Amino acid sequence: MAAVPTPRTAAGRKGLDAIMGEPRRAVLAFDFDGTLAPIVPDPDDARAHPGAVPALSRLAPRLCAVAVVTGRPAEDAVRYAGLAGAVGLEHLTVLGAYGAERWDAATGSVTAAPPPPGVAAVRAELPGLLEDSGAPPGTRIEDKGRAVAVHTRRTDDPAAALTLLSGPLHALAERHGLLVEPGRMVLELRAPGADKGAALEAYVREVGGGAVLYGGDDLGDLAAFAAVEKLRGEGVPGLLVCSGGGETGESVPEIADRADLVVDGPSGVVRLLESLAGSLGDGADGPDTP
Ligand SMILES: O=P(O)(O)OC[C@H]1O[C@H](O[C@H]2O[C@H](CO)[C@@H](O)[C@H](O)[C@H]2O)[C@H](O)[C@@H](O)[C@@H]1O
Repeated sequence: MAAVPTPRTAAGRKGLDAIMGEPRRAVLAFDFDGTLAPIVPDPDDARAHPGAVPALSRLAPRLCAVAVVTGRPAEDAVRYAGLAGAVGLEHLTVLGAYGAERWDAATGSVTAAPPPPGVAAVRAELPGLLEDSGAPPGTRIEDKGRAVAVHTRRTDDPAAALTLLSGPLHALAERHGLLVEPGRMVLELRAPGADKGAALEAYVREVGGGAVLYGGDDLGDLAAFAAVEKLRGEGVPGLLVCSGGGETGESVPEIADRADLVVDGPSGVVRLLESLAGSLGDGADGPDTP
């Protein structure tokens, strides 16, 4: 059994000690794309790493709660990760669309905030705007229902395409009361009022978590990192995990620099989960059994 890696910060070591010491008080939450799922060229092709759900299934019965916190629509994350009906994950929650949507395994249903105004207008104007802006071949629109994203990963120069489109997309978002959420080779136009930090903080409080681990890879996860830091300030130990590099070789420095522990992409996240599951034990003879 692989040893659980040691966080590089004192706060992270305290967070990990709290999780290992009292797992039934611990909340583990993870981003989806780039963290539980490898980054792939087409967003529709994203799937959880084959080891991710089995590892979460082993861990979850030992914990207070497990959640996925994602910019994806909640239903997409459930489908792409294969979460519905997963053994051991009967109480898992997916906080989707940056917290505007929620899926609970216990009910199998989604609750969602009202659809944001402005998205329909952006959806209608976007193809013309991309053409007028000289968007290169390979630029892709992802319709997320309550948001619209523009991906450049499949263009010849994804970073240059993002730079080219950034100004026009910001102007379009502003005209319709939306914000631009930047990510890995993507700019998403979505409604303000939700973020992963508020979603995670509310969830930890709701389930009465006494320690928290959050794993993420992208700028949208910074708000969740800030929520863990806020909870730490209130005496709830926390561990911040960056899913870095990995299969794409990409790392988001803002996340890597702020994390207590950097692992090697979704494969590294799975190895971390497996080491935690191995250390906590799978059965009634585990370390936290009275
Ligand atoms: O919050 P997340 O679960 O990490 O979702 C963030 C965005 O992820 C997706 O885009 C990213 O993954 C794609 C598939 O691997 C990749 O092609 C793209 O370059 C990445 O930016 C998703 O398409 C977005 O809608 C999510 O908001």
